[in-house]
Amino acid sequence: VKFTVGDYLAERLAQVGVRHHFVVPGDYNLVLLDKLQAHPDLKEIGCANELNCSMAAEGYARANGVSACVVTFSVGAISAFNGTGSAYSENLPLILISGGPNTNDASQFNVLHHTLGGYDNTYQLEMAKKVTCCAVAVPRAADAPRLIDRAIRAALLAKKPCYIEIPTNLAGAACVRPGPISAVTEPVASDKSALEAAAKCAADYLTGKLKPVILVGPKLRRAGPEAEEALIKLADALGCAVALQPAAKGMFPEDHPQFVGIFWGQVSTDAADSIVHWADALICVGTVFNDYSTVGWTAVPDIPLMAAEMDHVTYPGAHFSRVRLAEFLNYLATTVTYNNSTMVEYGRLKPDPPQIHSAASGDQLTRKEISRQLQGMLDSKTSLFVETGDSWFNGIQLKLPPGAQFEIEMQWGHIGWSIPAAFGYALRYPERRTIVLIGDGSFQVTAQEVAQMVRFNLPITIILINNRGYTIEVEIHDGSYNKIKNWDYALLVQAFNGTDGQAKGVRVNTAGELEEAIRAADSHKAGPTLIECTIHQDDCSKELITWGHYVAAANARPPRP
Ligand SMILES: C/C(NCc1cnc(C)nc1N)=C(/S)[C@H](O)COP(=O)(O)OP(=O)(O)O
Ligand SMILES: [Mg+2]
Repeated sequence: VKFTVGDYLAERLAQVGVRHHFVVPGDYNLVLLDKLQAHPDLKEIGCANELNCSMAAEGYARANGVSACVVTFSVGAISAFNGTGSAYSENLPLILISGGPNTNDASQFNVLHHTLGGYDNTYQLEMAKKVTCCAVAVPRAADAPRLIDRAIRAALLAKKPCYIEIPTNLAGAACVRPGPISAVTEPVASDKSALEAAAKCAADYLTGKLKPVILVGPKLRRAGPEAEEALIKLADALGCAVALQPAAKGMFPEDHPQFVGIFWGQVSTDAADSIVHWADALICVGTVFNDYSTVGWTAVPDIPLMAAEMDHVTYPGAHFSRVRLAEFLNYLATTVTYNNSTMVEYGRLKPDPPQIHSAASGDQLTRKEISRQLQGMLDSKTSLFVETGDSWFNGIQLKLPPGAQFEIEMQWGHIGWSIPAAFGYALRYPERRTIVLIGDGSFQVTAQEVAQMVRFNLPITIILINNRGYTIEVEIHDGSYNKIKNWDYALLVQAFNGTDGQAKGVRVNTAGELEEAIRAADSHKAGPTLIECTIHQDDCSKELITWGHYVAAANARPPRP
């Protein structure tokens, strides 16, 4: 049997660890889909549309480390660019693959369907270059091995998406078999002298400092599980307080004695805000200081920082390239001097845990009561997805038990991300209990993918907070545009069952009804459960109101003269 370009791509995807590839078919990619489907290690996962397909691949990459999304030219890929943008901003190697025009058409000036209707169909590759770390279009079968290997390697090393365009008449064209996969996957080790110099610089940075704190950001996890383990080693060696940025929640154990809370300016948790502002040395690990994580630039640390990134380390007045994060943190753990002064201070500052009262069974449901009951659902097997909206603030306030996972998309912040992303994630981790906390507005963007949860019998629990509109936007800047048409969400998911599905949908208005619905969801394993929680439209977290005020102020800064 002829070995083809499509077979080459399938083999490479399987060799780098892809086991499910997310697809929407189109006549530019059908032969390619046949080749991928034929690979024994790849399972084809159809999605309802290319936005959801790319977001499902984004969520899969969070669990699997790498993912593949296969779409048709132009009408498919341009929607998939959105989930690809999410993967870019969230540092995930999503491999975006698009079918493309027949290689004879360009020179014959043929106008093709699905395109903009001109003769130049290179626009998609040009667009892809902007949302990936490497974008290639295969011109001839002979070029396929070089270009496919280059794009996949670039994505794996940079933890960014890549783009591979396969013309519709090349997917089935004869191609050589791939060489050793190590040529694609071999990581780049730290430069030894840069590593030692960076560690020496750390010692200088910490010398004379009385109150060091470690601040963890979302890029820690993207540097691999070995980086998360190395961070714990460094924390244990230093003995100092460890605070997390909101998008890093779950990347350091919250039951660790040195965990002091989520540092998020005025909406921080525990004693994180006061400890970070009390510090005289800040070891930033994979941090992202954007307008949302700094509460509209009101929570930017005001001391010189040491910043350890995925492949470089910076200090006031120094920069060291090619220093890999895990190796750096492990090395530092062997050289730092123990200094737990910030933990002594934390002992003084630690606030009493908030008194959370359970509502009476018949009480109208409130955001607080939902959070209290959601807290009770979390355990070592839980993976909680929190969607853009007040769900961010409700999720951040929860305590993660050991082993519980937390997923958030705070850099890209695309409402609706959590439904397809949780679907992709749960395919990779069927043994975990995936829960989604999402608002009504977000749910309306990508609701179709609940049907895939039904199709693959995934017992995902969706807690939908129906507060009748775009409340986060109301708090930032209100207007008629923040109102939306209400749906019967509980009924909708039952419509996804068709004749053979096992989705359950229920609307709850009181604390007692929510308890009942959660109990039922706990034992419903044959498919997803959506629990629509109706709360008052002004029932939002005080943190959202504070945060929204400062973000609105940041948006409103007048143009520089
Ligand atoms: C419209 C928008 N953001 C703007 C926006 C618009 N379009 C996309 C794709 N992503 C976005 N974040 C946001 S956060 C809504 O308040 C979400 O509403 P909902 O899901 O209902 O949550 P809350 O009620 O808690 O706010
Ligand atoms: Mg809402």
